[in-house]
Amino acid sequence: MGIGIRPYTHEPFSDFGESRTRRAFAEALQRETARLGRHCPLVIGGERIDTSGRLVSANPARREQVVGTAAKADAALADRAVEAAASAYAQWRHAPAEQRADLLFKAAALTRRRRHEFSALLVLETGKPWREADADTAEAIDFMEYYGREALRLADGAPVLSRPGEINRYRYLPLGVGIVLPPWNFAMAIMAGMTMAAVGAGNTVVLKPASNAPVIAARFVELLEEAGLPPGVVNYVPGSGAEVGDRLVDDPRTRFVSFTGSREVGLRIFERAAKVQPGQLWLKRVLAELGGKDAIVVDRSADLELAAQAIVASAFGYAGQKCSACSRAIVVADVYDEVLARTVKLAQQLTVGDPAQLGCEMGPLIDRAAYDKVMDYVALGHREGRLATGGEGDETIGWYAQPTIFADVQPQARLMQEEIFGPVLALCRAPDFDEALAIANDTAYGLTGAVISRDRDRLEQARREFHVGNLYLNRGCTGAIVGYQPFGGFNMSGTDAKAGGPDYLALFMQAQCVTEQL
Ligand SMILES: NC(=O)c1ccc[n+]([C@@H]2O[C@H](COP(=O)([O-])OP(=O)(O)OC[C@H]3O[C@@H](n4cnc5c(N)ncnc54)[C@H](O)[C@@H]3O)[C@@H](O)[C@H]2O)c1
Ligand SMILES: N[C@@H](CCC=O)C(=O)O
Repeated sequence: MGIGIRPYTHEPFSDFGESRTRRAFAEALQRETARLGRHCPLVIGGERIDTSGRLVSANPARREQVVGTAAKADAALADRAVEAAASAYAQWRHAPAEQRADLLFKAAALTRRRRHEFSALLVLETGKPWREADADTAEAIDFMEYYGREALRLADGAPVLSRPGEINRYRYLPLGVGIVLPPWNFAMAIMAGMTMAAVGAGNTVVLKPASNAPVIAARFVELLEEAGLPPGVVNYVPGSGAEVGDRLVDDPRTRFVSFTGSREVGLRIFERAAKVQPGQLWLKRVLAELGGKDAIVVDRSADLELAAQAIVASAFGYAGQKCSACSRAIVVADVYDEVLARTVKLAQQLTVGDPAQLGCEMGPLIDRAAYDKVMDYVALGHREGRLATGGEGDETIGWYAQPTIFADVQPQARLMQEEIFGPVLALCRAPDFDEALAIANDTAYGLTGAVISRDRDRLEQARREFHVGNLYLNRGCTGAIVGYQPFGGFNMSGTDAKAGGPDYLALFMQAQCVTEQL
């Protein structure tokens, strides 16, 4: 570790119990509201470029309110962005680890200083309640602090053996030009984390932000410039997935693609990137972190109130719009009715409304497509289960859906198999704990899962048999913290890159072994 760099610890969350913090956040919201409607041009090679096409980013809580617009790139501008990234790579690849790490630390410090500004923008652009928005910004800071330290740790390579008469050295080199494709649901944390991991490892990137959250990404690129980012190292190119996304992924100059998003788009990218294009010199590396169908399993020995709290927080936090969200609760028969009753009671106590209000515990869905999808699953739920609470939507002002629970859903029902990405929870009765674990494992995904039990044998069995990338015992299944719970899933949940963990940065590097004969 470099001199003067203190060990990593995660960023504390803001305490909204303090009146000063509440006031500061409310003022930040007012300032961001006054800035609504701003336009974000592309940033290619440090140059601002406007286009005639527009992405309109609307507040999901007030569908008529335009948060901002972003210029929309076309194929020619996508090509130009890759060119700019390739040109910047000629220098950035040689930037010493200290320089790269310093950029990340500086960007983290600037984000910390402007923390409520970014969180307020997240409230407006992505409909996050205060606490969730604050955690999103804190996680972005964490990613930069953590990856900066990782860049320094990997700077000296790794030890290898040398026999008499030879010296072996093993070091990590960057990959080249990468395409960064983040989702909208952690529009600050995941966008910044994916971008800065790639950059911290010595690569240059084209960042195509999610079309629902281009404004926060533009603000972050401005902050990077303030932190000293050289032109062309991060190129900001909003645009359509089908046109610009495919073009960037297919470009033979692309060395890697870092994608976080849906299984459908991830598989498309995985397949396209596997095709070697004319003139391409390498096999592209793809990091694809995809969806989940995450379950909380409740054992008969469980603290039932803890179980209900964990289920409700994990199912309805950010309206279920987390890859880690609990969308299945699998409860052993002995305690099923009690867990259902407690879970319904807690869900009915949630305050649903405009996330700009401090008291809001659950805000809207991100857009019309998400709203329609959730309402379709609610209709399906009536056929596949018994409605226990919720089930109504209201799209008059924003894209609101009630916290919804369907009871008595069968393991093979679509409600138990497909990612909904909304506040819809399926409860399933299992005859015993063995069967509950088998049901939990029986989907195409394997991202997060939790077990609530007081029985040590059951917890140990879950460690052995619950096949998920992030397993939680006696707590909910959301809320991984950078550096503490490296995050990523198995099976169709993706390539298990483990963001925020000790193996992540090396995925943006290639290892070289140099042997000198003496
Ligand atoms: N595993 C994880 O760590 C993780 C984290 C957050 C979200 N997710 C998943 O993300 C999904 C929600 O996010 P989303 O709706 O933004 O996902 P999405 O797949 O629709 O989009 C993800 C990104 O890919 C871009 N894109 C779309 N089509 C493309 C194409 N053809 N080529 C290249 N890029 C393209 C989008 O613009 C966006 O930036 C959920 O499935 C959720 O589970 C996973
Ligand atoms: N890392 C987040 C989920 C990210 C996906 O949406 C969590 O642990 O809840």
